[in-house]
Amino acid sequence: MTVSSEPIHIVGGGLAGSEAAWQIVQRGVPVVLHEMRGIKPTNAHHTSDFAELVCSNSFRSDDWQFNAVGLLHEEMRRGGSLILACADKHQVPAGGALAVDRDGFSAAVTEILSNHPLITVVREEVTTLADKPWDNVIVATGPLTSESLSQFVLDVSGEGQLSFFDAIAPIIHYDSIDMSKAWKQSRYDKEGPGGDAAAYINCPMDKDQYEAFIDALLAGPKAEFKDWEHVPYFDGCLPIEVMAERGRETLRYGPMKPVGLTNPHNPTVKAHAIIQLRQDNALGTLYNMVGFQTKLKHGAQADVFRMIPGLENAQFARLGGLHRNTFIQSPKLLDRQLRLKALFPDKSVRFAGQLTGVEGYVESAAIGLLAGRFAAAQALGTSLPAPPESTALGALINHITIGHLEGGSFQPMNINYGLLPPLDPPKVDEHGKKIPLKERGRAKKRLMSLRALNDVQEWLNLA
Ligand SMILES: Cc1cc2nc3c(=O)[nH]c(=O)nc-3n(C[C@H](O)[C@H](O)[C@H](O)COP(=O)(O)OP(=O)(O)OC[C@H]3O[C@@H](n4cnc5c(N)ncnc54)[C@H](O)[C@@H]3O)c2cc1C
Repeated sequence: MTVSSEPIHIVGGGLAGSEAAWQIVQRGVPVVLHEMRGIKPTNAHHTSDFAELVCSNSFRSDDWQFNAVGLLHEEMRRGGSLILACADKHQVPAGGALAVDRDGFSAAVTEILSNHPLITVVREEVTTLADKPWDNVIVATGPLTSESLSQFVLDVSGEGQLSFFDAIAPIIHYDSIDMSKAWKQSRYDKEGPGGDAAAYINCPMDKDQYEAFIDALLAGPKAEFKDWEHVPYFDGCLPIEVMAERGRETLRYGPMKPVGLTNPHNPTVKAHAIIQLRQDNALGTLYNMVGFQTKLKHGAQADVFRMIPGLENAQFARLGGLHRNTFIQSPKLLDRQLRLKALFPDKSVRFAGQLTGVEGYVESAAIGLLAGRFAAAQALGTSLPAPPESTALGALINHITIGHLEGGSFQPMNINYGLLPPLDPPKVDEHGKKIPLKERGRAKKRLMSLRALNDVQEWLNLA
């Protein structure tokens, strides 16, 4: 491979684009950063600063030992992340979370990138890559990618549509489901393509439980859409509350229908309603609630869904929601270097940020860090493998490239421990002291975090 002295072009100066630019120039490779704000606004940003936080000012938990996003923070800090460095510098008190003064944070990112001798900032809307002679590009235009560029991506990817609208159902950690109440079985014991006739987890409800659940669903606070998020509902992905509003029995004839299933814990009693959960990742550590897309506010979701027998102690890897989004079908379209397969090897067009199907500020910046390092390695004539799947960074790449189930629908997700290969919960601590049963789940997270930090260091030493 030849060493290129050409700059790497980055389209979009958000969380991902800013981090990618920083990682590239740290390796001595020049960058041209194209950002349309200043010329053309989006519906959510208010400034023309780089890395503007469009909503909350929180980067969520900063606890690397017991929280997956805290672990991702730590891995990124060790990788010299600009986003984390500016967040640390502009931190505001927020308990165990890393929250920032949003203006100070974005101003700091903007100042550093704008004044860097290897970075040229161009304020423009990039509408296509077809007429550009660039051979090393990162597209990091986010959930609000401008329409003309979306159209270009549609054209080159050959996909029928970019997913502009999320209707997402909650995802639950398998090991928090009470299998003494739930059971595995497919409806009518129908075998799937892999020959598995017990692909779903089923949670039964009696009549009283169902009625109480419907009451809670109807009474729960719902998120309101902003005007620009106005989207029509399609009957195939109606929020469950909207279905419940159409009639108290609607859910029993829809996603909660109790037919073709027998509860082995209570075989002679027919359930009044049944909630099904479907395996969500290849590791089998996460399950999604089938047909349970919802616009219940996040705080209310845990309370309402824990009314379901078997889910009383459910831990949610992702809560449900409905919002406008733009993301590509990364598992089909990208390789593990985050390159668009359709254009490679003529051009290296990488994608980064929320557009790849990760969710959240930190995750978007993390994919920017990876795309930046991959692109820089290419420009320098070297190669860099993806980080190991045991790290939070590697788990994110896995999620967007190979980690989902064949044929399943690919949906954006925050980082969580369910995306990392599991470990058995430890029975004793490092001093040989027995760990009480109820603390073993926490101890397992710490072990997974320690493993991740060890493995990420080995990977960081490569670049
Ligand atoms: C309304 C809303 C609220 C959100 N709230 C949160 C939250 O509270 N917490 C959280 O963790 N995540 C939140 N997210 C999700 C997500 O984490 C953020 O959107 C995050 O900013 C994504 O980072 P990004 O770099 O992929 O995209 P962005 O940060 O949006 O950056 C993309 C950049 O590309 C630019 N751009 C777009 N098209 C073009 C073009 N054609 N040419 C040149 N430039 C272009 C945009 O102006 C923008 O600066 C929210 C998303 C939305 C839409």
